[in-house]
Amino acid sequence: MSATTNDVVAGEIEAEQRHVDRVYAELAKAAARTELVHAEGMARGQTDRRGTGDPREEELAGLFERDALVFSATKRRASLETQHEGLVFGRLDLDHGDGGPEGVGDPDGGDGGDREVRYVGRLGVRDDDYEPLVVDWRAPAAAPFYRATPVDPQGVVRRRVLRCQGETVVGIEDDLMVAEAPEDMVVVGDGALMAALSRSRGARMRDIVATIQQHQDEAIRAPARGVTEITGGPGTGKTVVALHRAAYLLYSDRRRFESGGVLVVGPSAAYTAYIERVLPSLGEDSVVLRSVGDVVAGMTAQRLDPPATAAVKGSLRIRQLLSRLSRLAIPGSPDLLRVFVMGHAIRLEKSDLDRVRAQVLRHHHRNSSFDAAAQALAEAAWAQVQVPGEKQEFVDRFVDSGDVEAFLREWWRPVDPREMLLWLADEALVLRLGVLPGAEAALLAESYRLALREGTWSASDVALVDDLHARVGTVVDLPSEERGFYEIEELEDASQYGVAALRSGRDQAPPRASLEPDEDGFVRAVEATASERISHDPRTRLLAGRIGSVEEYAHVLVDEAQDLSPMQWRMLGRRGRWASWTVVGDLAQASWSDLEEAAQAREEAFGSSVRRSFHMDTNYRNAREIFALAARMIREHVPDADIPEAVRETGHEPVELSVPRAALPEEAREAVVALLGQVDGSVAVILPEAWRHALEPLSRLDDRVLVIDPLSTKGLEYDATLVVDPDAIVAESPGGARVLYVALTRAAHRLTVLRPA
Ligand SMILES: Nc1ncnc2c1ncn2[C@@H]1O[C@H](COP(=O)(O)OP(=O)(O)OP(=O)(O)O)[C@@H](O)[C@H]1O
Repeated sequence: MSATTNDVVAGEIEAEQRHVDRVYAELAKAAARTELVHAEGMARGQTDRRGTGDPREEELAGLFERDALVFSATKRRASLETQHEGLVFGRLDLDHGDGGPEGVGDPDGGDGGDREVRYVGRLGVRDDDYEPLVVDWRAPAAAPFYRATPVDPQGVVRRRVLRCQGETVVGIEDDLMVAEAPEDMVVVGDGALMAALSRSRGARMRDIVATIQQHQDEAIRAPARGVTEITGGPGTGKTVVALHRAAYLLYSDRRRFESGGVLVVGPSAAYTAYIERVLPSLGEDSVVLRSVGDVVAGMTAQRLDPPATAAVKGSLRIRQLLSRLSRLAIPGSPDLLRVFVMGHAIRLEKSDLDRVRAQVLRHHHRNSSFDAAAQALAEAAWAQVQVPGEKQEFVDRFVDSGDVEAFLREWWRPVDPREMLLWLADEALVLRLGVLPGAEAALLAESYRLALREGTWSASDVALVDDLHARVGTVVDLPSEERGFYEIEELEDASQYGVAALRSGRDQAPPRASLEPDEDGFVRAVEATASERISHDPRTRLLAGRIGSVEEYAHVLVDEAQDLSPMQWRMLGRRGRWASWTVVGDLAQASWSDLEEAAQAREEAFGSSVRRSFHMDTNYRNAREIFALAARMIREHVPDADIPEAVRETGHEPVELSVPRAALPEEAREAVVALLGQVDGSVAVILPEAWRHALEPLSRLDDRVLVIDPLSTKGLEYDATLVVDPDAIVAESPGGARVLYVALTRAAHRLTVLRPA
């Protein structure tokens, strides 16, 4: 092996820089060409259908256009993302000859028939002669970069990772795939993986495109069809692998997945914020990221229910309650109809009306059955008349009667599923539905009284609204010419409707895009005035916007899948009826209590499609010393937990302290100050609810400090963590020790555990 003096390394970097410069120059040309076809560029993206990493002739124009578009997008983001790893990040020195690696090593590409230098990057780029300057990391031609090992080198002699800042190569790390490097080949560094793992964690997850490991690559490139399950313990790269898989699927079948849509669902808004840069940094902007409380368009959950309430709302038992709820008469609607039609006095009592309602709802969605309800009412009225030969005329006159229409507009008005859910604030009504025993009915009713006080939904409510929506249908406006003075009455009771409903007397429903929540979580109706947008009335906030029809996707990726309740699985199932799935989870980190019921609901969502699974067993996040502590704890409580092997040692054991309860806040402050001195990046204080008030001020110590509850840390990571009062975390959490396990496995470099004595 050649000596790697500074000069030698500098020489290698210089040579790599020359190639990187060529790539950027080529891209600048392509970007200029692309200006002309900007609008249609992405649609033309067709790459590599032959499995060689090369595009077909007729696809080349599309390739350039797409790549240049992606490039400009990537560049834009690069200015935001200071840790952006660069467009060209890898190089393979290959020898295709039978005679072994001799002769390979010409850094400019080699000229022997058996030798090849291949660069790997975020995009595929070719020169004017269509010669590849860089291969897209997702192309089959790039696979050896991830798959080659010393045992199975796949023709690779040396794999090199280039570390770039912007357009400048600042470092190289090599892995040798043969026992000995050829004479003239330089091998530099200790390997890119360890260098990447030792770095400080930022506020956002980074892509790992330069250091994807072989077993991860297998999951990333698995066929799209069916259900791909990725399991493994904490920090094994499940999330990051799944995200790269989404990028791979878009590359391998762009037409299908871009037009059909890819949905990524994670546990919380903090999680989606944490991962939101990964796909854009890989050049993919078209994936929809949603937290599980945000899956239903038009509704945003802002809190979690207490565990006992979440258990009631998440279990499939609630479906029977929702079914009965969806068939109730609208509270406060008229329960007597008295009209004169063709001289006949008609009187329909509550029991008649209930019968008609039940009959209509047997065959129709409530919100699309106004006409059916009118007809059924007419039939019920006719039963009181029965004059031979008059039926058709009677029914027509009845339906056209202004009094009947006035009645129907109240008795059969469209009902927003969210409004229906709020009916459950009435405990007596919950009990009348006859599904839940007293204590659970009380919990449920209290939760909706809280919603009405605060104007916020919980994450479990979203799945219930989705279920009700499937039962009652979308609220549709009647044509405006049919509107009379009745909606003026409705307007008087403004709090019954969201912004869009309030406006519906004047406009058709606003276009869907205009119903997306804005950055404040409010839904903006077309031309909405400031006073309409920002409501101080909790009920109006709860009902703002409108629940539209279900959006379906071609691929659904679910992270932290072990935490989904059965009702949440049903909600996702509606969005993925024809989809392929990637499902990521670790049962040892579950916070949902009835795992069996959840497993059944999840099977139903997947249907009978083909399954394949990948297991990750290396922990890339936690220093070995930190993970040893977490693993000891979880083994005690969950003996069959899936325990990975942590690969990185720091020499720093976690600090475990027992302190008098009264001294805990001061000790916590000292611990945070110490951690701030030990790491460059984030420090999280993970605590149970009981300590929140006392320790909240710690977040003011430094911008890098965050005070957070254990459940909200799901899927996230920090440079250092202070875990406060682990016993209380176990006691308060639905998943008990499993949630403590999550908390103990969030730190990459340093961990302190503080127990009140
Ligand atoms: N091949 C890799 N190269 C560099 N970093 C990696 C690699 N694989 C994983 N990592 C890093 O390891 C950390 C953990 O990854 P990730 O969050 O995807 O794990 P996880 O299995 O989803 O964890 P958890 O179940 O605890 O949420 C991340 O910082 C990720 O970037």
